[in-house]
Amino acid sequence: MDTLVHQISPPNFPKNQNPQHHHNHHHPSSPLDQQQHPQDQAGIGSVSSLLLAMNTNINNKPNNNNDKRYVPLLVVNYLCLFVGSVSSSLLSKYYFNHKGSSRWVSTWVQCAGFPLLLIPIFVPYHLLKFTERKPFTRFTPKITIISIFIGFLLGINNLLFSWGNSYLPVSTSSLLLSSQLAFNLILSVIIVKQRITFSNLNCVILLTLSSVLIALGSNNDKPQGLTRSKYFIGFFSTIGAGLLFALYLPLMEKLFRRVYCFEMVMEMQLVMEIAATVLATIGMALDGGFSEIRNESKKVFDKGEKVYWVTVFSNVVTWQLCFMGTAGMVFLTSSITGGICMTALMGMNVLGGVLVYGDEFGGVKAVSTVLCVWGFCSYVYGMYIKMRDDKRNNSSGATTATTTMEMVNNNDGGV
Ligand SMILES: Nc1nc2[nH]cnc2c(=O)[nH]1
Repeated sequence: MDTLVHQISPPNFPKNQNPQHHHNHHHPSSPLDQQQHPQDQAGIGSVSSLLLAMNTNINNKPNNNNDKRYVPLLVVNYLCLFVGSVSSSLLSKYYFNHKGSSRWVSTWVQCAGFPLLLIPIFVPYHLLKFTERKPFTRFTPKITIISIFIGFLLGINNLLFSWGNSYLPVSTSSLLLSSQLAFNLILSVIIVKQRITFSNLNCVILLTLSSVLIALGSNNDKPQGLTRSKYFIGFFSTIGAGLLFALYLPLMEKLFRRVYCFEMVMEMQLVMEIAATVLATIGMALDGGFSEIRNESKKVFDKGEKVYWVTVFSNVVTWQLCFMGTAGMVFLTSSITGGICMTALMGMNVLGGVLVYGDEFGGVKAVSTVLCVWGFCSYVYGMYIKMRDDKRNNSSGATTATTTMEMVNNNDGGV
């Protein structure tokens, strides 16, 4: 434990610790060894260890200030994910409803908002003085290269996702994407040794059933000019996007084990989104995407050019909130919890469509919403129960790191 804490203690978490001291003890690759740590055999995930470390200052003394930052960060992150997911879904729908149809716009808006990440990177240090760590401290070339690689994966995912959505009826693409969470669980088991528990399996099954129902109840209209070959392109693009996204989350979890503070997660996110934007921009330039956008804004979009650009730029912001929230959730909890939180918002997106666009709310959508709420609430309840039990068990033992430790032990929702 002592070594582990020294390896991954976040110098910016406790304000009262000495970052210099920390530097001397850091071994960038060592967090990856956490899987062999005895804590894991005891069923405590390595993200747990990370958060345990967050809760313990450099002298390995309890530091109650640390968990004070964990919960607000988790809440703010989830709010970003919530607002980002619901509003990006509504704005994308607005774009398509008013004759927007460019695949390149849909791809580009998902990543081009990367400059917004400069806010969580620079504001805590320069304006709020929350942290003594200068942005990009110990951002090694290896971390940069891995982030660029994951960013390219994300860029390809965005492209496949937009390709699939543009070729297939909404019902078919949603149906195919409903497999994403199950893939996420399987790949988390393989890549980060996530334990399958009753709680996370139950939640994945319920949320998958819920998204299958959403898909069955959604629009079956074929996009114009859908030929057999386009159908197959759309089909395999969507399956590929689902698989890539399911791979992206545990890969990020693995990468984040090299990370000792939230700001660093945002820095990696910035590098990833820049890489994804470079990819999207090159593709766009080669495929005539820029003239397509100009044409669409002037002649095709039926609300006029001004509204077009407002829609596109608002969508850029909301997608960034969504991906930033997802990355933050993966760091603060685990990839499967991040995936669950993201998928559970699909129910919210359906309700958003009903409230904002007056979509009908039939029996299928009602059952789907119930399954979604049930799955998500039982997962959160599972985390709560385990947290309570652990608190009881621990109360006679260690005096350090109580609150965070319990949350941490439960980040996989195991019951
Ligand atoms: N594959 C995939 N890509 C996305 N991009 C934004 N949301 C998603 C999603 O749910 N799946």
